[in-house]
Amino acid sequence: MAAGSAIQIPSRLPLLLTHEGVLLPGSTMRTSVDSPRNMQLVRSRLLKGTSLRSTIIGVIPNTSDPTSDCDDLPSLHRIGTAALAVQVVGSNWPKPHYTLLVTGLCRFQILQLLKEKPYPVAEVEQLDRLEQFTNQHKSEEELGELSEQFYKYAVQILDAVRLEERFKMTIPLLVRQIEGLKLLQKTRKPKQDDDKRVVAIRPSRRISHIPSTTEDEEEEEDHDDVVMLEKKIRTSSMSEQALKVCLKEIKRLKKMPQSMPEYALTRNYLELMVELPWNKSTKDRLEIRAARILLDNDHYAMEKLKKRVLEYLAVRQLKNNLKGPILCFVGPPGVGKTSVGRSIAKTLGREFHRIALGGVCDQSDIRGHRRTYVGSMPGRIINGLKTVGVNNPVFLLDEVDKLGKSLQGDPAAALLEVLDPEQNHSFTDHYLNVAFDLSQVLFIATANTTATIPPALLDRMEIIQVPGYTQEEKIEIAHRHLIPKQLEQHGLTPQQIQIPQVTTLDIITRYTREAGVRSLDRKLGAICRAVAVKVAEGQHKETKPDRAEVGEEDCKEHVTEDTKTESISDTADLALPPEMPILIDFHALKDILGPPMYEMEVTSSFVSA
Ligand SMILES: Nc1ncnc2c1ncn2[C@@H]1O[C@H](COP(=O)(O)OP(=O)(O)OP(=O)(O)O)[C@@H](O)[C@H]1O
Repeated sequence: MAAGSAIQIPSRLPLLLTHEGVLLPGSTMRTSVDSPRNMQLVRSRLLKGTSLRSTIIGVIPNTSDPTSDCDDLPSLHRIGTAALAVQVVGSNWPKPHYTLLVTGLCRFQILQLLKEKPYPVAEVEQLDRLEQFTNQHKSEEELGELSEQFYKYAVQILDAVRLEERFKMTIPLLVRQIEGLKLLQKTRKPKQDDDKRVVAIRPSRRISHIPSTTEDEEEEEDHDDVVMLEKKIRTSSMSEQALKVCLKEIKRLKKMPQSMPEYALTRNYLELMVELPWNKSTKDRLEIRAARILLDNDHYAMEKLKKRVLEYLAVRQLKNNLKGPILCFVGPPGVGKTSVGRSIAKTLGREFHRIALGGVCDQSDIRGHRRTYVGSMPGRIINGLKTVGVNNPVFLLDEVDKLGKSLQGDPAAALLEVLDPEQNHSFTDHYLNVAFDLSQVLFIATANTTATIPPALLDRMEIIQVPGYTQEEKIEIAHRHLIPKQLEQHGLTPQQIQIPQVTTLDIITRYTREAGVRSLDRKLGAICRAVAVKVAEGQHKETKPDRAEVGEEDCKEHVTEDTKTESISDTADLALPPEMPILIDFHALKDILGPPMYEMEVTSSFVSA
C-alpha cells in the first residue's frame, strides 16, 4: 500500500517509544517523554536550541521503554505512525521530562532496526497514502480517533492497514461508543433539569426519563399543599384586602421554584394569614353578678379596683361595642395586677394573653418586620392573636412603664395606634402589610409607676391605682388564697399543717417588707416544703414502727428500699401520723426561715427614737 505519487515519509525514522495511548494517523496526541532514549531523541532530533525543528519521527505504541540507558531495547511493535512534533514543553518537576504534542501522518512498518543507541532508528516502509497532512484521510481516521480511548482496539486499528479491515474493526466499536454516549446523556439529564428547575420545575420533570419517584412524590405533595393552602385562603373569612393580597401571593408561589428562599417566606406568610382569627371570636358571657362573685372569690380587698372593673364590665354589657378607655393598673409589684387581668378574662369567658413589654425597645416587636427583612416576623400583637386563635381576647400589656427606646424605633409610639380605639380597627402590622381589626380586643395594661410611661400613651389609658395592702389585708389574703394554693401545690392538706394567724403576722412583719404579697407567698412556699419533708418522714416511720428507735441516719438509708416494698393500702392507712397537724409557731418559723430579718432593725430604730 505504498503511496504512489503522494508525499513520501523518510525511509529512516528515529523512533519514539510510547507506552500509553496510540497515535493514529490524522489524530493528535500529547505524550510525556521521560525515558532516557526518548529524551535523547527529543534533544537531538526535535530541538534546535530552544526552538522546534520540524522533523518527522516514528511513534511506536505499546512499548514500555526501560528507564535506564544501559538496558536493552525492548521488542518493538511492528507497525507505528509517522508523526510531526507540533509542540515540545520541557519541565524539571517532578523530574526532568518533556511533554510532546504530535500529529499522526501515516502508518509505517519497521523493516530493519538500524541503531539502538542513544535512541532507536529504523528503516521503515510507508503503509498509508499521504497526500496532505490535513483532512484527506480524516473520515477514515476519525473512526479510529473516536474509539481511541479503547487502547487495545486502537492498536488493532493501527495494525489494520487495509481500509476494509479497518472499517470492520471500527464499526462495532462505534456502535458501542454511540450506545455509551446515549447512556451518558440519559444520566446527565437530571442535572440539566436541575438548572432548568429555576425557571420551571414541573414541565421539565415530566420530560425526564429518569425514574425519581421519591422526588416526584415530594413535589406532588408540595403541589397538593399549595392547592390546599389556596383552598384554605378562599374559604377563610379574611378581609377583602387580605384575600386579594393572599391570592396574588399564592399565584406567585405556584410559579416559584421551591429552592428559592422566597418560597418558604411566602408560604409562611400565607399560612399565618390563614391561621389568623379574622372573624373568629368567643361569645362574651357577661353577667355582672357572676362577675362580682368571681372577682371576690379570686381576690381579697382591692375594693376600688374591683369596683371600677365591674363598672367597666357593666357598661360593656349594656353597650356592646364599647370604645371604652384602656384600663391601666398601676401599683407596686405583687399586688395582684396581673392576676386581676386574668380574672377579668375568666369573668368574660374570653381568652387571655399576656404580652410582657419589659425591656422591649424595638418598634418591630409591636409592629413586626417588613417581609423584605431576613428573618422577618410579625409583631407581638399579631403573634398573640395567632396563639389565642380568636379576635376578641383579653391582652394584658404587662409593664408598659418599662418600654425602652432605641435606634430601632420607639415601641411606645407603635402602641399608640394599638391602644387607640379610633385607629385600631385598621392596625397594620408591617409583616402582614394588610389591616387587621383589633377593635374587639380588650387591652389592659399594668405598670409599677406612671412616671416612665410616655405622656401620649398615658393619655390613652385610664389609670387605676392599686395600692399596697395593710397587714390585716395581707393576713386575709394569705389565709384565703395563698395558703390553700401553696398546700395544693405541695400535696398537703389542712390536717397536716396548721399556720395560725399570729404566725402569718410574724412572717409579714419579721420576714417580709413589701407592699404586695409575692414575698409572703414565697415564704409560705418554703414552710410548706419543710412540712412536706416532715410529713413524708412521718409516714415512713409509721410504716416501719419497729424502727422508731433507730437513728435518723439509719432511717434515711432505708428510705428507697422501704418505698419499694410499701403497698398503696399501707400508705393510705397511715396518711396521718399521730403528731399531725404540724403547727407552725414562731419556733418552727425560725427553724424553717432562719432568724427574723427585720426584728433587729425595728428594735434599734425604736431604741434610737
Ligand atoms: N388581693 C389578692 N387576692 C388574692 N391573691 C392576690 C391578691 N393580690 C395578689 N395576689 C397574689 O399575689 C401573687 C402576685 O400577683 P401578681 O403577679 O398579679 O402581681 P403584680 O401586681 O402583677 O406584680 P408585678 O407588678 O410584679 O407584675 C399572685 O399569685 C396573686 O394571686
